[in-house]
Amino acid sequence: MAQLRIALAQVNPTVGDLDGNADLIVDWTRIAADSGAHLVAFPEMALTGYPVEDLALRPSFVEASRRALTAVARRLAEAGMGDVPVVVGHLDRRDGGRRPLNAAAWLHGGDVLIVSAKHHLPNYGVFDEYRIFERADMLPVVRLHGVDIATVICEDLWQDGGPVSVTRAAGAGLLLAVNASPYERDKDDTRLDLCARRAREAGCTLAYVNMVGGQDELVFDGDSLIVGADGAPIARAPQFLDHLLVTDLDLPEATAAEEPASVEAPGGATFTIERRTISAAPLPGHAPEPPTVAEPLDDLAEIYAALVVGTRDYVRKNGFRSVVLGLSGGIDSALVATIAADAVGPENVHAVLLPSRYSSEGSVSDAEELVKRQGLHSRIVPIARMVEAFEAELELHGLAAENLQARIRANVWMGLSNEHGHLVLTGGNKSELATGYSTLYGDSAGGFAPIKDVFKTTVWDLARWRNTAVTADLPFLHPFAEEPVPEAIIVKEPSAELRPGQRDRDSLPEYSVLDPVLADYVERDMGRDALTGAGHDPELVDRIVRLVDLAEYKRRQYPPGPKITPKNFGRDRRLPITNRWRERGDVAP
Ligand SMILES: Nc1ncnc2c1ncn2[C@@H]1O[C@H](COP(=O)(O)OP(=O)(O)OC[C@H]2O[C@@H]([n+]3cccc(C(=O)O)c3)[C@H](O)[C@@H]2O)[C@@H](O)[C@H]1O
Ligand SMILES: Nc1ncnc2c1ncn2[C@@H]1O[C@H](COP(=O)(O)OP(=O)(O)OP(=O)(O)O)[C@@H](O)[C@H]1O
Ligand SMILES: NC(=O)CC[C@H](N)C(=O)O
Repeated sequence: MAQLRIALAQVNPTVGDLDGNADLIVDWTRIAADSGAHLVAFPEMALTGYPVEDLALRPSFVEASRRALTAVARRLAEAGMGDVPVVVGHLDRRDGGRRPLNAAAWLHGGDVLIVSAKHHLPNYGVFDEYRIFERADMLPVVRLHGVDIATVICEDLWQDGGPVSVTRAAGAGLLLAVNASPYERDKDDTRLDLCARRAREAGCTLAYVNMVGGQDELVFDGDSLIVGADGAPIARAPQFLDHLLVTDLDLPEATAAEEPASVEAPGGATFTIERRTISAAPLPGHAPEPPTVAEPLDDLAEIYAALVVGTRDYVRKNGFRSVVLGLSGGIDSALVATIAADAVGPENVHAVLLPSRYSSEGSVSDAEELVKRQGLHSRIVPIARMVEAFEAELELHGLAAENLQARIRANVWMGLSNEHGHLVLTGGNKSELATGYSTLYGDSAGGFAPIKDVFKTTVWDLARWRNTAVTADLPFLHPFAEEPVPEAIIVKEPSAELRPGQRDRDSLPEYSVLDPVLADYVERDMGRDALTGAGHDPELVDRIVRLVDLAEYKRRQYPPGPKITPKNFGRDRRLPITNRWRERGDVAP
């Protein structure tokens, strides 16, 4: 057995920032080298950021990634770290290849030692990798201090018949997987089970390094981990934090010489096994340190963390320092304000209170109480006179007049955004987006929508959770002196306050009834028969399905926001806007 100290660098790259990401790789390799690591691994496409989407189709970007890779290898050596092998994901191409490769390279001694690429290209949900990448059929096996280490890339763990299935035959003593696996509810448990199963299949220890941070609608939660050959957890990194997971592993020394050269996987693909040996100085004997095993966050904590990290990184990576939002005294904007305060600091959150002639008294006083508790900037801009001035020139009635108020509010926060450079946060939740319960170019306007993938019932749960969260355990939360969301906001009846006495439940079913139907229809794609078969009231199903179907055009125009469910309104769910299909009962299969 050989004892290797492995460092998994759970880092937060930015898509397209090759220089910044290269610095990240050099900086974290320095920390890993200082901690005595024999091998450092970075996530899938850490050098380019992930996902690069159609940037991959631009030859100039592919070439820049290739140049950046060789430059990083050289920089590491020049900085005295050439003897520490580094595994890093990047964008590459094969000579004469039709499309680029989602690749991973071993860097050592100032050079690129070997480049492999992903075999299984995910093409479902938020992923589109068939569109941009070419698949590869090679498993790299690198001998380091006598241990054969195989590397695979993300989806290759999730599908059968890929390089993982030939890892045992290749005689690997460690399987290293580099990943960019976006967060969704409960995925941490799925990944742990998957890694355990694949470690048993490969017959060796498996080290899994994941990305952290937000990229448009995706949030990467880290949660890097190591499991033994029996699938038992050995080490685990905290979720949603930049982290270097350094672990001492006892690994079997290789016995096989150079065989086999290729292996047929179940399912028919043949993988060539490409081997390299790193001649490294004898292992420095350091006393093994106990592994770090972080506790996964509970459900509400991880959802909230995903919303904060997604919002923080969207704001920061797009060059904003501050945000503006309409604060109505309702629960949605209260939760968005709180997420924003956690994400960018209360001193960078600008709340605008925009009472109209129909606003309740609590609308302003509850919003003011939240502003005080959280230390936000705020101003009151009454809209009644603006509405009157508009109506003096253009007479509007009923719904048109109601929506005018929402649109005038949107003009105010877009004006403040233009004037002061704040990003506008939009407050709609998933129940509203599903049913179209928002005004186009009104409350649905803005730049980023932190809770667009959160059902209304979960909005309340999150507000309650945040009020009792122990911020000392969660470093991404702001330490408010008081509960940040006033109880009066949590318990009040939801209302758009666009006409006297308006309540959400005059237009929509109670959220406790609505949300389970929406989850089944939107997230599980159940048709009408399946929905009624699952026990939902047929009349209610018809009403809700109709609302959802008719609101597709609104969702297409909605700002992006962090995905936290298996199916978000965004890249996960792509439906035609122009669409005459309506769910009806008794349709033969
Ligand atoms: N297929 C299509 N493709 C493109 N555009 C399409 C379209 N169908 C309609 N449209 C356009 O959309 C317009 C209708 O949409 P829109 O103007 O939004 O108006 P609409 O959906 O009719 O009304 C907004 C609803 O949301 C409620 N709301 C508003 C604001 C806040 C809240 C809250 O929860 O607090 C609730 C409000 O009470 C009302 O029930 C049409 O006049 C037309 O211009
Ligand atoms: N009086 C107001 N002042 C400032 N912003 C407002 C006002 N009324 C509505 N808005 C904006 O429009 C958005 C939509 O209103 P909506 O009523 O759906 O949300 P909410 O008031 O936050 O929550 P709830 O739906 O629980 O009442 C709000 O989140 C807020 O950004
Ligand atoms: N980058 C990838 O290949 C991600 C796909 C994988 N199924 C995941 O979500 O973890």
